[in-house]
Amino acid sequence: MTGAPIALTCGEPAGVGLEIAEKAWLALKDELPFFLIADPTHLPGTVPHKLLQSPQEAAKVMADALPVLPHPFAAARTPGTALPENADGVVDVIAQAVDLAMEGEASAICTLPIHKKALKDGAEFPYPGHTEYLAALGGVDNAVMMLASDMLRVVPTTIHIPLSEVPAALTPALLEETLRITAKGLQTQFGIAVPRIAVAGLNPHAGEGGAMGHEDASVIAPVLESLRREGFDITGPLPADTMFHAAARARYDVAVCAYHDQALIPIKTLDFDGGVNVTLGLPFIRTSPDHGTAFDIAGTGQANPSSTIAALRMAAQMAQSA
Ligand SMILES: NC(=O)C1=CN([C@@H]2O[C@H](COP(=O)(O)OP(=O)(O)OC[C@H]3O[C@@H](n4cnc5c(N)ncnc54)[C@H](O)[C@@H]3O)[C@@H](O)[C@H]2O)C=CC1
Ligand SMILES: NCC(=O)COP(=O)(O)O
Repeated sequence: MTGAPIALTCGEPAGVGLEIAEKAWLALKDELPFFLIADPTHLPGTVPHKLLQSPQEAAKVMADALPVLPHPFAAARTPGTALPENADGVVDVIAQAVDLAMEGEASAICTLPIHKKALKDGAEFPYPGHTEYLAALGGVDNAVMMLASDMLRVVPTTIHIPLSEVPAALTPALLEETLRITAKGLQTQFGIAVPRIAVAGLNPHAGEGGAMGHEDASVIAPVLESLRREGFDITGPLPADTMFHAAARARYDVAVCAYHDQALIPIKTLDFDGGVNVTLGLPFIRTSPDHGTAFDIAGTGQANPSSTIAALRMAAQMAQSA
């Protein structure tokens, strides 16, 4: 095991994240070094853990115990119920991981799920999710959310906004920037020299020539045309309902979609256990499992760690090729 370890943030302690961190350690202890940033008193204790003074100690601890960089929280862990007192701790742990990644003490960050509303209520967290917070911490205007698995990669152009706001938010500038960041991310972080990008339309049947909406022709198509002239390999706007079956998926490396559910429903349906959320356009590597806090099963030991294991492996792979 070589190189700096990956920083795994605890996320919402009332969710399944800490249970999954322990299971991920069991699966990966002989494969890749990572350390969990968390309040040690929150740990379920299904595996041994060892407290670190600094991330460099993670590699030598890894084989015998889950390495934990302690970050005290205000209150205890209450599985299934987020406590507002712990919201600041959740936010601070993410910032700490980013600092470590920016300083080279962590090779990447992998984030366990946060509960967005709990952070809004408890810490007045002004961001809709990690993606936007990490962009701010990384000093970039925009970061792109991509969910990736062996079966499919998807990017939602607009992310956590109400559906009613999507048409106005889907501007040519946002779409163009999303496509540029996506193409660059696939080139530099996934080794795809000329990524084949399929772009979904916004409306049914991609607007059907204006019979079912105008944005496909008036907003999306001109951006694609202009990027094609620059040499981008882009198809679309495509009817979203027919672009995710197996034969269609074989024709592209990534599907860029208009809104959250258009992108995330297909990948979570195809590969909920293997999907990884990766943020493109940041000055550090960030991955995450594709699922949320799963309060309904928190504390029961039922949480499946596969997506987090895949996210840690993807982060390690990206760090190795960086
Ligand atoms: N990266 C992040 O921080 C993410 C955070 N969230 C947040 O999580 C919270 C809950 O979101 P939901 O929509 O309920 O989605 P969810 O993914 O937490 O749960 C949806 C369903 O999947 C199940 N599930 C989720 N992860 C599982 C696992 N590892 N093993 C077995 N079953 C699992 C749950 O038990 C539940 O039935 C929200 O606040 C949401 O914003 C959601 C997605 C990603
Ligand atoms: N639905 C995906 C999701 O909520 C992940 O968001 P983020 O916290 O990674 O920005």
